[in-house]
Amino acid sequence: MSHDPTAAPAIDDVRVSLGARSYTVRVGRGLIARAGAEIAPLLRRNRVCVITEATVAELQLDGLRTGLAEGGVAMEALILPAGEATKSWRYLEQAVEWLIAQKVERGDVVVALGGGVIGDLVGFAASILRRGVRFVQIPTSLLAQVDSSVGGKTGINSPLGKNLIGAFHQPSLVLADIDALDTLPARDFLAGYGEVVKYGLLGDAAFFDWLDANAPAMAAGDKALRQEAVRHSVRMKADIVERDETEQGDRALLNLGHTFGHALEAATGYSDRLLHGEGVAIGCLLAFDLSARLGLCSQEAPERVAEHLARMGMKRTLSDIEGDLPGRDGLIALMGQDKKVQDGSLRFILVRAIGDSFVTADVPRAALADLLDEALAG
Ligand SMILES: O=C(O)C(=O)C[C@@H](O)[C@H](O)[C@H](O)COP(=O)(O)O
Repeated sequence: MSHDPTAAPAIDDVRVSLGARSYTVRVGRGLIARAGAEIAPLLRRNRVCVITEATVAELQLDGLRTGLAEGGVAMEALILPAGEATKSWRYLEQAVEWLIAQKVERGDVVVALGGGVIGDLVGFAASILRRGVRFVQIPTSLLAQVDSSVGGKTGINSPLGKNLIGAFHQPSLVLADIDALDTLPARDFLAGYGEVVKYGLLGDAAFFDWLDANAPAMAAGDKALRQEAVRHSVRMKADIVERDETEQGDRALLNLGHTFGHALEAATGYSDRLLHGEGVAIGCLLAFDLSARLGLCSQEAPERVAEHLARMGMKRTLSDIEGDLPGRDGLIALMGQDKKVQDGSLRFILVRAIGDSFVTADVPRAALADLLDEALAG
């Protein structure tokens, strides 16, 4: 078969099958440039309201406007500040009031253009506006493409904990444009990679091996590898979400590393000291260390994870976080706000091996305390 070098690269479609709430995640290059053609079939009238943040607006908003216009779709845009602090009551109110002022109707579609902060905030705004309007996710960060844009968890943070206010509200379409990753600073790419490697760690040892071999080239910019990593991650997430949309059971596995990670994000004030994906990577390694400490997995497993994170140049220990952290009891208190807490007991995602995770409440406090004491001592 002859190969046409000018042909557009293929788009991978991952279907998330949830009955009436099913949708497609399109993964590939050039999706923002043809957003109008992609979104138009969802519209009753040829207009969308886009919410984004300042950094992404500078890089992607003109391209989206042109891409929408080429498909005959007009847009209005609201630009919020960049950063995790935007996932708050204040900006939720601003977003919802702006959508109301724009006279967004129940039949309209709202577009979230940005990373996880924007996707979570806008999805939540869409879920409560007129008791629910449809929304499209256009994730521009690696983290949002592989994780937060898929599965319908939307929400904002409380000063007492991460994502404590929110709703399950599935998007109607996700456009994961691999070209958008070109503009990501290296730190943000690696933070997003924390969520990619999580999939291998929680349920797919072969994917972890593939990442071990290919992730350095992927981080260096190989687009085919990036597309394959995003496609595979989204497929894994879709499989879990299809089994357990509202986290009554298996979906909690996607929370590997998050019990620790969310506590660390709260401890660092949701600031630039620690990005979400960095907290997840550190949290995954702590979960592996705890599992080894409890005799659930071999000591080689956390060692292999630590080596991989180190080779990728990622933060992996508490000493990689700048500034002071609360002590062990402070961190355990922050973990007490985790949404997996049941009957007052913390529940953790632990592992039997790389690619074999499970949910348990059976973690003696002394083991947790020893782990954190050691981790805090560096
Ligand atoms: O989609 C899920 O389910 C996840 O747990 C994925 C996580 O990576 C993501 O960060 C999620 O937003 C965390 O959810 P939370 O319920 O622990 O706030």
